[in-house]
Amino acid sequence: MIQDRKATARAQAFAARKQAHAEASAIVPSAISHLLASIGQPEGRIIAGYMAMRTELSPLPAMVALHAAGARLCVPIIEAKGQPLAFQEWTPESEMIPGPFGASVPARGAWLTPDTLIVPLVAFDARLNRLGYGGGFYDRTLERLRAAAPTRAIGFAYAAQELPEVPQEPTDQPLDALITENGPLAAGAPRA
Ligand SMILES: Nc1nc2c(c(=O)[nH]1)N(C=O)[C@@H](CNc1ccc(C(=O)N[C@@H](CCC(=O)O)C(=O)O)cc1)CN2
Ligand SMILES: Nc1ncnc2c1ncn2[C@@H]1O[C@H](COP(=O)(O)OP(=O)(O)OP(=O)(O)O)[C@@H](O)[C@H]1O
Repeated sequence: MIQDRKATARAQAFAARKQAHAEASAIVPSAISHLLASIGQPEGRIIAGYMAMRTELSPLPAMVALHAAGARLCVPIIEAKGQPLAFQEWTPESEMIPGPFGASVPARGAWLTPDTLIVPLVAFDARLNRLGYGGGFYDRTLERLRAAAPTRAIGFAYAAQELPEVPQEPTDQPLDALITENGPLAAGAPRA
């Protein structure tokens, strides 16, 4: 069934991400500059980043640059299983404490609604489908944000995390863009 196919896809992409992460020092600067180019003018925007966990590609240098350029930054907070994520304001000076799921979270900070999200993932495909850890958190979050206002979701990953096809179900929310160390994924490619 779909959950088994997702689990297989997840295991495959995890191994590839681990390998890429071990070789990351050459990859990260170009991934960060492509990410900043994709986000565009930061001033007045509310941008969700994330605190990298496990072997995720870290957007932290981009978050620091976006903050310096006038954006407000926030990071995801799990409020409960089966619920959308909340987002708490982050600055480079924020005191961080361990969160319940391995990523650190700000000790305090305003609750924000992002217009742009840098989205972590385990695997992606050429159709901008994403696979996360299986909580459905970003799917629920993007569904809610997109219902209320235009929201841009930018996946951020090592190129090695691409799979030929990520198994999809109706609740999966696609990305608007996917950035790797090689730049944006297939800009303008058909999504049918
Ligand atoms: N850096 C980062 N922060 C993030 C996310 C993320 O993907 N990356 N999230 C994006 O959602 C949320 C954290 N989500 C998570 C969801 C599940 C597991 C996890 O360890 N799951 C277990 C299986 C749990 C179960 O099904 O019982 C596992 O994978 O072993 C970790 C984080 C919020 N913060
Ligand atoms: N909007 C939603 N409403 C109800 N269930 C949902 C919704 N979005 C996702 N789900 C359910 O959540 C479960 C996990 O989803 P999925 O495996 O796609 O998570 P993921 O994308 O890997 O994780 P994440 O988004 O947390 O990184 C699935 O059973 C899915 O059907």
